[in-house]
Amino acid sequence: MTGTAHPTAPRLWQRARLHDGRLEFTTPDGLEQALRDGFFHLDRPAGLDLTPGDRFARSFYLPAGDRTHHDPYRGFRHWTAERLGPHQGYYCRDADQTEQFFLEKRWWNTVYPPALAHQATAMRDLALDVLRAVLTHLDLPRDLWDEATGHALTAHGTHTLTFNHFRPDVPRRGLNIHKDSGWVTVLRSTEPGLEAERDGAWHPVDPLPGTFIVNFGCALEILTRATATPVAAVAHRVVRQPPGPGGKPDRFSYALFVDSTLDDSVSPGLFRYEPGTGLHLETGFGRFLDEILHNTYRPDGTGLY
Ligand SMILES: O=C(O)CCC(=O)C(=O)O
Ligand SMILES: [Fe+2]
Repeated sequence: MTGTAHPTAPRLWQRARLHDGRLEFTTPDGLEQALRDGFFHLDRPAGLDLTPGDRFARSFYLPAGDRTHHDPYRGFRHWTAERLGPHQGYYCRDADQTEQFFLEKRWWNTVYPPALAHQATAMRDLALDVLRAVLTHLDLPRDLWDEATGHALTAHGTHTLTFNHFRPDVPRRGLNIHKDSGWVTVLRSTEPGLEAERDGAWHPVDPLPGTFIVNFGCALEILTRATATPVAAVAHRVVRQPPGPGGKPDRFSYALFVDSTLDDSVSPGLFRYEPGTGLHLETGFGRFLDEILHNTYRPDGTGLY
């Protein structure tokens, strides 16, 4: 060996499929590795049609057509937080390349085209199946699941489908370093650019055809930190997207986020579980979410906690 620095080989991440409500990984220690990495690739279920989401991701920011050329997937900039409530609707970020569209499930049938509302529901059902399958493997009694997860598995949960359009003509970060706030995220992307932090270094997480990327978020990390089965929330970012050669479409992604309820009368917030003494409240969830979102999109700082 000469000691010359070799470019490190790309890391291989874990891959699983859901079968009868269980996660089946392609390697024997896949689950343990995925809990340490904070994410894994998940085979897309047959029959889950991504056409509406992919179309919305490429269109929501474009001006609406006129009466004769109406396209129901365009013209969404006027759906703003003033109309829809906190953290909802169209956002154009100043310090990042992203313009985004956030929508919680109570609005899906009103705002999204019907085929997209259908896809959002299918992605939410998949995300809840993944969360249930992960909880099965944790050091956490089943009778505490609902309380421990801020009722995320029920209709009280905050279930949001968010779109990212990366504007290549904006010379900024792609998407700042952050951890997703909640339990699990089911992410659709088709282009490289995502990077995950592991062992103090940034590693590419390139999309694998036929799969979603599932991220574990802060709520799961906080809950399990003191247990025999700690789960990492992955710190991740998207690198700046250069203007492509003529005709190359812009990078897009979209993600279904499963978060705790925001209703204080249903749950006071995020808990840590300690075997022996049970659940201990760590923080209210509304304030935690406000801070992580605020810090993610600031010009300086990061969306970590
Ligand atoms: O665009 C990506 O690949 C990641 C997006 C992301 O991290 C997010 O929306 O939270
Ligand atoms: Fe994220």
